[in-house]
Order: sequence, then C-alpha cells, then structure tokens
Amino acid sequence: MPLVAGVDTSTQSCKIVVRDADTGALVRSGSAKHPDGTAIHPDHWWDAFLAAAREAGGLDDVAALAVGGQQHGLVALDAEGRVIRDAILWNDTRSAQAAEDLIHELGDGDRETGAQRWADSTGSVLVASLTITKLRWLRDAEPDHAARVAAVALPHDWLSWRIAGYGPADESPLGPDLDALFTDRSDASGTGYYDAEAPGDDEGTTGAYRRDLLRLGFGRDDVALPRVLAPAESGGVAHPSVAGGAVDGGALLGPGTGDNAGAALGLGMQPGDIAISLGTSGVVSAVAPRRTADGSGAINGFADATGNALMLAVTLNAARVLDAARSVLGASFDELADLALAAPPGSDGLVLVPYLEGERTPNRPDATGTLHGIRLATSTREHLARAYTEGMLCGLADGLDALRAQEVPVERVLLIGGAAQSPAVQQVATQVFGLPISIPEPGEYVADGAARQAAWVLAAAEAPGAGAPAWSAAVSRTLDADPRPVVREQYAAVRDLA
Ligand SMILES: Nc1ncnc2c1ncn2[C@@H]1O[C@H](COP(=O)(O)OP(=O)(O)O)[C@@H](O)[C@H]1O
Ligand SMILES: O=C(CO)[C@@H](O)[C@H](O)COP(=O)(O)O
Repeated sequence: MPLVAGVDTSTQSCKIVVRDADTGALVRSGSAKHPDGTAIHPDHWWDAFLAAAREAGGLDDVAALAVGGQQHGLVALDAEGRVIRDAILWNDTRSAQAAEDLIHELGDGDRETGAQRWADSTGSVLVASLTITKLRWLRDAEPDHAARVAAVALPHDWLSWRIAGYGPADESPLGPDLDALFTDRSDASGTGYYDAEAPGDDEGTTGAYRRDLLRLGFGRDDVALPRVLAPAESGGVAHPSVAGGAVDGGALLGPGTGDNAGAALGLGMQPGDIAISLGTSGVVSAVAPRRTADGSGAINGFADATGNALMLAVTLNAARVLDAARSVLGASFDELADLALAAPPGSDGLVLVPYLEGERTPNRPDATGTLHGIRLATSTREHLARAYTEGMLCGLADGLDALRAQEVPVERVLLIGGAAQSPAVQQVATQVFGLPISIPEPGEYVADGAARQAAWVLAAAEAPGAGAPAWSAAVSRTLDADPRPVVREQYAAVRDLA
C-alpha cells in the first residue's frame, strides 16, 4: 500500500492530504494558515507547509508527492535563489494599468485587437491577476528589484523547488540551482507568457513559452523559467529531509498544478461538469478538449492537469464576502447561514454588488462594493445576510453564462471550496443558478488532485504510459433546482452602476 501526498498551497492556507496510492483512501491530513494580504513573502508558504506536514504526521512514509497551488503569483528569484521581494499574488490589482498597457501594445494601439491577440496567443486577455502584468509593474515601479531577477516562478513551482531541497545556499541542502525549477502546463498557462496549445517538444504534449511576450512585458527574457513537465512526468525527488524517508532517494515529485486544475483532477471532472469553487476566489470552470480564445476576457483558456484545456471565469470576491458579512453582523458561519435563509429570495430588493476587493470578471480593478435598495424594511440582519450571499453567487452565475457563450456544455454543477459548506450558499445556489447543484462531501479537492497526480507519477514510473489512477469519484448529494429569476434580474439592473 504505497502512500502519496497532495499539497494545496492556497491563498489562505496550506493543506496536505496523505492517501493510499492504489485506492485513494484518505489516510491522514494537516493544514496551517497563511498570513492575510495580497503580497506575502514565500517563506510563509514554506513554514505553513512544514507545519501542515507535521500535523499530517510527517511525510517520511510517502512514495510520491505533488503540490497544487494558487495561480499567477509572481515569485521573483535572484541568482542566489533568494526571493527578491514579497510575492505579488493573483488578487493584487496594482498591475491593472500594466495589463491595459500591454493589451494596447500587442494591439499596435488598438485595445480590441490587442485583447484578441492575447487571447489567441495565450488563451487569456490580460488582467492584473496574470503574472506578466506583475512583471511589467516590477520593471517600472521597482527597477532595482527587476534588474536582479534571474528566475521567475509561481507559488507551486517555488514550493516544489524548496521541497526538492533547492533554495538559497544558507537555507537549503542543494543550493540555488535555478535550472532545477519545474512546473506544469496548467499553472504555466496562467502566466501570460505560455501558450498551452503551441506545438510542444515532447511527444503528445503541447505547449511552449512565448519568450517574445515575456520580452514585451518585462523588457528582457534572459531569466530562467521553470521546465514545463508533462502531466505524469516526475520533476525529481523530494529531499529526504522533507519527504520519502521510506523510499530510496526520497519521494518522487509530481509536476504539481494550478489549484483549479488540481480540483478538476481531484473531482475527476469530465466535459459537461462545471465546478463552482468558493474559496478566496470564485471560480466557474470546465474541462474541454481545446480552449477557446475569448477576446471579451470573461473566460480564461488555461490548461488542465491531464493534457486538456480548462476554461474558467474567476472573481476576486467569494468566501471573503461572507467573511465580511460575518464581521458586520458579528455572526458565526452557522448564524450567518440561518440569517440568510430567514430572508426571502431577492432579499426584498436589497442587492449587494460585491466588488469588495475590486473585481477581475468583469474587469473593474478599482471598483468598490455597493449595497442597493436599502429601506427601513430591508435594514435587518436577515436581509443583509441574504444580500451578501446572493451577491457573491450572482457574479459567478454571470461567469457560467460566459462559459455557455463559449459553447461549453453544462450537465452537472459541483459546488466546492470553503464557502460551499454553508447550507445557505448551497440553497441560494439552486435559486441563483436555477440548476440542480451537486455538493461533494466536504474535502480538499485541490490537495486531492495533487495526490492523484502523485499516484499517477508513481504508476508511470513503474509502467511508462500508465493512466491516472481510477480512484473512486467524490460522493455528492444533489439539491434540486429552484430557479428564482428575480435575484439575477435585480443584480443585473444595478451591477454596472457600481
Ligand atoms: N461554513 C462556512 N461558511 C462560509 N464560509 C466558510 C465556511 N467555512 C469556511 N469558509 C470560508 O472559506 C474560506 C476558505 O476557503 P478555501 O477554499 O480554503 O480558500 P482558499 O483556497 O482561497 O485558501 C475562508 O474565507 C472561510 O471563511
Ligand atoms: O486566480 C485564480 C485563478 O485564475 C485563483 O483561483 C487563484 O488560483 C487562487 O485560488 P484560491 O486560493 O482562492 O482557491
């Protein structure tokens, strides 16, 4: 019974699951918090990983390990392998103007042309979340830091590299070998300088860096970029001081994955499945054989972790909208859910447009949230709780419409992420989406996807060409559709006033 570990280094925390490689059965787990903020030093991810691994009973007995993680964050390394500045995360909007500038530059001054060219070249129109815009911001705002950049990594790449034993000479057993960095197609596809559908070097796996775009964004491309591995290719071994004491030479390391591709692998998503993830980000995603190139920017055409495409719409405002509601109302999770369910659908006209951290879809980085329809009758805790819950979900319902506009089939909708545990969120989702909603058992689906990838790498090491292990699918219960069009109609009437 070999064991494998999956890690999710997400925005708010690090979660680790240890699973049986053959059956997928959960054996142990652990988690540890990350600090708040949209720019944090990656050392916090390392510390949280070590703490979560301790809570999971250590990783000495795992035969393979893979890391899923929050996408896009800029980890800039110097030639000594040191982190040059705090990582700028996916939800940091400081590079919004850089995104606009780069769209115009690729379009020879015309925004619409530029937007379509970015979508055609990389699958996505640039917004502040994507890594290349953060590099442009760094070039202009912090030229001294920019001049020191010798390698650019993403959160999951950096953590995998540290687990393999690399890092600054005085902090790691193997030192600062920047050529040892590796990543996968899914996370590379969110950088803005990788085309997941370009003819690749490897048999059967497409994808190539677009160093011309990196040069456009950063002004130079003489930096090391992580090697992009095929879905079941090993990036090396975990340093034995970290994981794999039971295995000769240390546990095999999987390529890792962006968190949304990790969730798709953990859930075993097939075309027709839609995942709605309510973590710090709100994500509506679907796997597809090929990406489309949505010049409107509503849909990102990323890669998944198996060789397919992952189409997704992402909002900056999801679970934290409910955290804000809890703080305003002084309520626990359960109390907030009870309050929301005590008000009627549509909250008697009280509507929250929840751009509390600006917004990415639609692209309104400087927007703030707005509460519409406040009357004496709607000035109750119940109405407020309901309006916050509905507002969070309406932005994602718009995202699902955008996916449908790209002709993505919608056969089953799965609700996951921290806020999916709320009974109010579950019920309101059946009303806002007007669809049956499947609720998988509460779980860490990104970490599970990483663990499944680790098991796949292990199987492929023993039998080249082996497929992903057929772990049993997540058990779901399904809530009936309860369409209440009033909720979205009210939201659509005020959304663009905010
Ligand atoms: N029962 C609940 N109701 C509403 N929100 C919840 C509940 N449980 C957890 N959350 C929220 O879920 C979020 C964490 O979810 P998670 O998917 O782990 O986020 P991330 O992947 O962005 O780190 C937190 O904002 C937390 O407050
Ligand atoms: O930016 C995106 C995807 O494009 C986000 O989904 C991040 O990957 C962060 O995810 P969470 O930590 O909120 O789950």
